[in-house]
Amino acid sequence: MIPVSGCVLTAAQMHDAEIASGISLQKLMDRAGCALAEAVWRFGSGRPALILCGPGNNGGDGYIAARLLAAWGVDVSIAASGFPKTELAVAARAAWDGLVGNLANAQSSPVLVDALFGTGLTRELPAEIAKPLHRLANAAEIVIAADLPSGVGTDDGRDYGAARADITLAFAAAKPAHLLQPAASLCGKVRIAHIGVECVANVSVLARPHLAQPGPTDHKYTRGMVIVVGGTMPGAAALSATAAARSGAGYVVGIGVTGDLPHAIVRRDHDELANTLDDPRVRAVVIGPGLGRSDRAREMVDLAIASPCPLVLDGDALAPNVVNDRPAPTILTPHAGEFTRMFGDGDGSKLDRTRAAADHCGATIIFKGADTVIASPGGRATLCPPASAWLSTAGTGDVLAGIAGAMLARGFAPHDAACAAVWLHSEAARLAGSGMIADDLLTQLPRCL
Ligand SMILES: NC(=O)C1=CN([C@@H]2O[C@H](COP(=O)(O)OP(=O)(O)OC[C@H]3O[C@@H](n4cnc5c(N)ncnc54)[C@H](OP(=O)(O)O)[C@@H]3O)[C@@H](O)[C@H]2O)[C@@H](O)CC1
Ligand SMILES: [K+]
Repeated sequence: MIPVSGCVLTAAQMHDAEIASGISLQKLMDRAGCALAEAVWRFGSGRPALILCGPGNNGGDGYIAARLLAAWGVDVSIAASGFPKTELAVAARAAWDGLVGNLANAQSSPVLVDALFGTGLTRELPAEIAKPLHRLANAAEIVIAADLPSGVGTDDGRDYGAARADITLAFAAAKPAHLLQPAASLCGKVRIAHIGVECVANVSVLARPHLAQPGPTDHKYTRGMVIVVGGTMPGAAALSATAAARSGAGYVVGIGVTGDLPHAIVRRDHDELANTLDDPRVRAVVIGPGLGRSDRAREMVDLAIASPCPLVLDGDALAPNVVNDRPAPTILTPHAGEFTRMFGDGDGSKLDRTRAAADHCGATIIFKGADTVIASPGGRATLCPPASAWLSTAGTGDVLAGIAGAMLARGFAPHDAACAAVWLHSEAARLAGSGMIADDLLTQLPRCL
């Protein structure tokens, strides 16, 4: 059992991977049931457990876990929503020699195991299931979900009436629902149980980046020169510039950035932007934080886009059709409002929308939020486990843009740069703790490198 990591598979991809594994479904269900029993043993600390079993293979996992837990001496009972409908679940229920109660009048227990529905859920939970599920979950001390909390959309993270779990044990691989809101919040802590199915996908969970330390031959330019362009709100660009410097850029130039800045950051005027962009040593440009929407601001955005420099576009620089297959590495960092302004409401999940937008504009997109999604043209995407909720404060987006600039400047490809930036940002927030403000991220960033 490991923290959420690795590939992210849709329900259909998971099904294909099960078949491709060449391992019998019976064996896979035995392994899933065993992993579930171990989780209940570990997190439930031997307290009495009630296992809710549904009609499909998710329910089958529940019956198998119940049999093992009973053999290990746990006081375990089962309540089912109906008879099993799959061959495997029928066999798993037949192997359970205890009683099977009715979900509607099940008695609560300190440990509740939710094995009603997993990847096979297709619609809203009916009231006759949702009502007892919520009643029993509210009365339990701990709720452990098998694969997914019953009542979330596996692929889009929609809430179809699920009860909140404290622990969700995902079998074989994470699914989008473990990382997309609102489902992610209903999962509690997500753990993966590897059951021997090899998973390959172009969507994965954000991982700690490999950030090499500077070597003996490095100097300020090899470590990366970043330009940050300021505007009407100088504090925002100051946060970006300082974040770029604190996340390892060798040389940071603030163009039109005024106010409190570390002495290490070089200041130049706005009218030096064009000349500076011609400097072949520039490895990344960050424009947008606190820029404003004046004509002059727009001209500067156009200059930056027309340059051959790797580019991070944030805040005021984000507009519909602002970039279109720009040849140099490009990262856009919209929050939900900016994303909708740029790409419309769109259909599908946040993952689908971000991937479509990345394909549309030919750039890497960090679609920020409580379930940040990073996507690049061609379908590669990364889903991010929830970061500190204290990040929802002014200026944190400016810091992220600056870190992304530093990651491009150190030579990462755009998708890797975006992932590294989001990871550093969330790690700095974790270290900054409760009540943090954007400036605190700057203090913590060096500890994350
Ligand atoms: N990953 C792996 O390698 C392995 C995965 N395994 C496990 O298999 C699980 C997937 O199993 P699954 O495909 O049988 O689907 P599952 O979620 O049990 O439910 C389907 C049933 O629910 C019904 N139904 C759907 N929605 C409903 C609703 N709202 N309200 C009421 N009913 C609803 C649906 O009925 P229908 O839509 O056909 O009317 C059907 O009868 C997976 O999550 C994991 O736990 C392991 O066992 C083996 C290795
Ligand atoms: K479940």
